[in-house]
Amino acid sequence: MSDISISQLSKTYPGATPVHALDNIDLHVQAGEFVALLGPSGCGKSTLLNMIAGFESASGGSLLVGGKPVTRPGPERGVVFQEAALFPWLNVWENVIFGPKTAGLPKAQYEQRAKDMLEITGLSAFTKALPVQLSGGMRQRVGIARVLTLGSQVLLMDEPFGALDAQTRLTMQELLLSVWQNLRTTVVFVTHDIDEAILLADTIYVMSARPGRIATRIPVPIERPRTLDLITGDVFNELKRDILQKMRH
Ligand SMILES: Nc1ncnc2c1ncn2[C@@H]1O[C@H](COP(=O)(O)OP(=O)(O)OP(=O)(O)O)[C@@H](O)[C@H]1O
Repeated sequence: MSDISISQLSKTYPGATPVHALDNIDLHVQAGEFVALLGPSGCGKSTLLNMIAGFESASGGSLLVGGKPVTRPGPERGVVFQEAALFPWLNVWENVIFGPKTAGLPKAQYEQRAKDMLEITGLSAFTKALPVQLSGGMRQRVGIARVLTLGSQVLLMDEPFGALDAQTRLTMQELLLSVWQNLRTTVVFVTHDIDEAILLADTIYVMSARPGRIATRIPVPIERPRTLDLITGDVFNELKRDILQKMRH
């Protein structure tokens, strides 16, 4: 398990009109912690996630994962986007083992792990299905199973349930809670949705825009294991009111 240590990180996208997307970000995510990045559109949530993933480089500051500077993408940092980018011509099993197989890892090891991850994501009966035969929620499950099979130390999720209908979204949140409860991977989860952030995270970082900054850090004082029932509870509502107020300022 890896921690993430970010100090004075900034990002300006170059161009005719440069965009100062992130300014002086300080953030420490402990190994095994579940962190949500919450904020309005354009505040730099995806930029920050993409920098941790190694897709974008920093304009200043430092970014360490497991004590090492991030210079490029790597299998120890698995990314799940809003749409799982599955290979349409490969079935679920082939999609899930594609990464470790291509990397030349020992077959016995990744096949067992793939089986386990398909089991905990509820996909064991669908290993032969092609992506086109699956619902959006199931395709996202494949995306999650694939990253977990890689054995990533850090899971980076950019609005992974943003394109799903409300009911499927709740099911997926429950699934992620139970998967995380088992594996305790370090997670950075980007969302617009306050309910989702409270339900899932240990700590919420609210970001503000232009340039993107961490406006406030909010620990979530709700015990685990968590279930969807807590969405209607008093502690939840109080915290939600508090976050809404902070976001308005
Ligand atoms: N490749 C890029 N080139 C130039 N500007 C960019 C690029 N990517 C993002 N931006 C700009 O950087 C700022 C932050 O964008 P980013 O996508 O990180 O925000 P976000 O909080 O994830 O937004 P959303 O919630 O809408 O996805 C925005 O002003 C955006 O237009």
